[in-house]
Amino acid sequence: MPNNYRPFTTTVLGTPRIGPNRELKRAVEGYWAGRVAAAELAETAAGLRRDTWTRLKDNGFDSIPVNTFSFYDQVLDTAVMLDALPARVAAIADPLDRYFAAARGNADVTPLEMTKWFDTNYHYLVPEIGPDTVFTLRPEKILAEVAQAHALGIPARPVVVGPITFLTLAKAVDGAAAPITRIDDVLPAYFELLDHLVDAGVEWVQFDEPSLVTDAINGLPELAEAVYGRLSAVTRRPALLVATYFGDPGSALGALARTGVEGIAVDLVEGDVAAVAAVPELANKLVVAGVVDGRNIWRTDLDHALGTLATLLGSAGSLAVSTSCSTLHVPYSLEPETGLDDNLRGWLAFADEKYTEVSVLAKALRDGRESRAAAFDASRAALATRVTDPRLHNEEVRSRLAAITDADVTRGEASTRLDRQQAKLGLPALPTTTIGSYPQTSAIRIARAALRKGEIDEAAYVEKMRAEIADVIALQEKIGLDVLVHGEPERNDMVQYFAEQLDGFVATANGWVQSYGTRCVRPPILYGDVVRPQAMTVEWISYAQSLTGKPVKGMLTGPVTILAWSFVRNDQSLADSANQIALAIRDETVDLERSGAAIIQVDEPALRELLPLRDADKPAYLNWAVRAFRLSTSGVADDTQIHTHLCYSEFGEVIGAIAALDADVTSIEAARSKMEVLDDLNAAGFANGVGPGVYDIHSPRVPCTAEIAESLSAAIKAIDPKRLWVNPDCGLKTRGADEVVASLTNLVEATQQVRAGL
Ligand SMILES: Nc1nc2c(c(=O)[nH]1)N[C@@H](CNc1ccc(C(=O)N[C@@H](CCC(=O)N[C@@H](CCC(=O)N[C@@H](CCC(=O)O)C(=O)O)C(=O)O)C(=O)O)cc1)CN2
Ligand code: MET
Ligand SMILES: [Zn+2]
Repeated sequence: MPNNYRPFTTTVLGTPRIGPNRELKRAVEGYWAGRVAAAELAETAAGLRRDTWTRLKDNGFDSIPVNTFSFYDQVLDTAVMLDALPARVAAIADPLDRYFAAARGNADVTPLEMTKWFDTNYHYLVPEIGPDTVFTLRPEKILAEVAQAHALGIPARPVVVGPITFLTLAKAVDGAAAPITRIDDVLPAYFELLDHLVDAGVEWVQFDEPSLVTDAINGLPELAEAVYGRLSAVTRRPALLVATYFGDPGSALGALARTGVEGIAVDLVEGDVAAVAAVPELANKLVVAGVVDGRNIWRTDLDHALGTLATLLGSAGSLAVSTSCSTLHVPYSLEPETGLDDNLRGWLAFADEKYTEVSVLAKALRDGRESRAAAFDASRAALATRVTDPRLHNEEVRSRLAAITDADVTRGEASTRLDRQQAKLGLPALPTTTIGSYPQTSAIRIARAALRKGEIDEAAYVEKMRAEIADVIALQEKIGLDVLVHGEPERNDMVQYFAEQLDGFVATANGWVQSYGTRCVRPPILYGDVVRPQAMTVEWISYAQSLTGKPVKGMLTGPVTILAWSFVRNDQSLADSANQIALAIRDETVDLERSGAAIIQVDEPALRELLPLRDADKPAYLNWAVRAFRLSTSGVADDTQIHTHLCYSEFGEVIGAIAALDADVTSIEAARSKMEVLDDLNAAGFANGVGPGVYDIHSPRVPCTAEIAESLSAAIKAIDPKRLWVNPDCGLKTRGADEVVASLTNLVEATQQVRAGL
């Protein structure tokens, strides 16, 4: 039992860390390039932490998360804390260089795998647990951040990924048993950490356990009770806060409450307050009530949130106001967003605005709503305009959707389609292609920034992008690829680009959110009904096609991915929003077809990402997601070839849905999983074209011809070569030009070798 702790009232579970103007991105990338020294990087990091903590303190927060800063990823940080990095990086002497090698690889070392953090667009690095992995506490980072915070007078609450979540997210390597079987081996390191934190003067520590809102493994509630029973039995320790978020912990909540932990954080945006109020064991706990949405950008309905808090007053021992999860997933501040109209601006809250909301709610809980009447009035007035704003209700779109029938989501018989398409396209066996983007060079980005600042005009910009397209077409012809792409130079991002052209979306000026490492995205905001005022891609694709006799793929992003990578309105179902986007994409495919495109790719890399965390909710999601994709792709004739592309995930659970998309050709990430996905596709009865990625594009490594030929030979064993395509794992936008030329040259050469043996 901790001998001395006080409950707190006002907090947040975590914060963004990339910097309000992406300072950390620039510093880390500068360090990698040798432009920034380690000491300068450390100074930038310390400054960002100090600014974040100070802001929270100024908002009256009486418990402030620390150790939520990271140079790359908090799961990787936890692996470092447990000394559980793979042996292949162990020889790298400098700790920072070792860390970055584990994160992104180098010429000699492949990095850890990267995958999605629950149902978000944030990616974490997957810890590898082998039979010989030994866990040893390395508390240096966490203690250093605590010391920095204490020196600044910050009431620091260190945050770590808890043992259950760490192990359920890790993967077994080299024949090891499932990582979760190592729980008894990992706990001593956590025990030792608790002891260090007492020495450091820490009052509360937060263990993040979002795995408790999933069905990742059987028996999670029982495991939680056993593990936190043991952790809370440690005699010398700070008070323990276990944070569940991204959903409802279900019976894990009661299980945690039966242990000796002092606090439990619950997500009351995703979860159900009545279920929390019904747990009697919470009567002696601090309940950290996540009533302000940590991962979406809508302004909080303060009346509703205060009502939720009031529901808990009778059942919780004490109550703190918080966000539902870390604000890592939202931009820093609305302040730079000067281009928004007043209505829209009034509906939004980014991280800074959320801190104000948390603080207002905590004070209203203490002193009564009247004590903060102005804030409540402002919230009410702003949200009232959402009900009446005509942009949220477009009758034309709504009646069009209401009239959709099964015929609108169904194409002709697949094998007939493929025959007609082949008659039109006349492709060789094992057609070679790429996924869409070519390197987004800094020249391209600088041109776009110059257009934005008015330094060049639209015509000059279009000229530059056309020159890029011409280069990319010429390059592909030279390398000898069969199906070409235009390279996507004109796109800042595969989702934002479309959102900027669709009514119902608004893009932000500076709303950067970390996607992985130093890579950021600016998720657009889907606030209204979606309308496509005009064709979005046809001119670029037609131009590219005019330069070559080979087919150029039309290139679109699918409705599920546009939805997944946007901040989405919360006043209607996701399915309704997906279908509205699907209609816009459908109209675009029809326009592309009319302009002469024979192949159109509709990317759905986020299909897996929105999969609900609870098994019971999965079938309904997959049903509407597949239907939205099919709505977007069923408007074209049978001899137009529809491709789709999927990446960044474990496909096992969605393999049936991938087959149900009924794309003519599916390119799918496969290199890192050694083509295993092909057997799964066969088992799901998938009989259309498939392009398993033959090399990993997330690493600067150039694959040699023999290696690609080997991947292809493996693929041919699983798939009839008549259906097989050859392509990389994903788009090439993050790669350098030289790597791309070398890799694709080898890809074409390997294909020629394998074709000769058919
Ligand atoms: N939304 C989304 N989510 C996704 C993916 C994706 O492609 N999009 N892919 C996966 C994640 N992979 C990703 C891969 C790359 C980047 C990426 O490269 N991001 C870029 C920003 C891309 C962008 O928006 N670029 C803009 C703005 C570029 C910019 O920073 N411009 C400078 C000025 C130009 C310069 O000096 O370079 C500025 O505004 O200050 C553009 O090209 O116009 C970055 O972090 O650097 C992000 C995610 C899964 N989730
Ligand atoms: C994250 S999937 C990327 C697909 C897109 N067409 C590209 O090549 O960049
Ligand atoms: Zn991809």
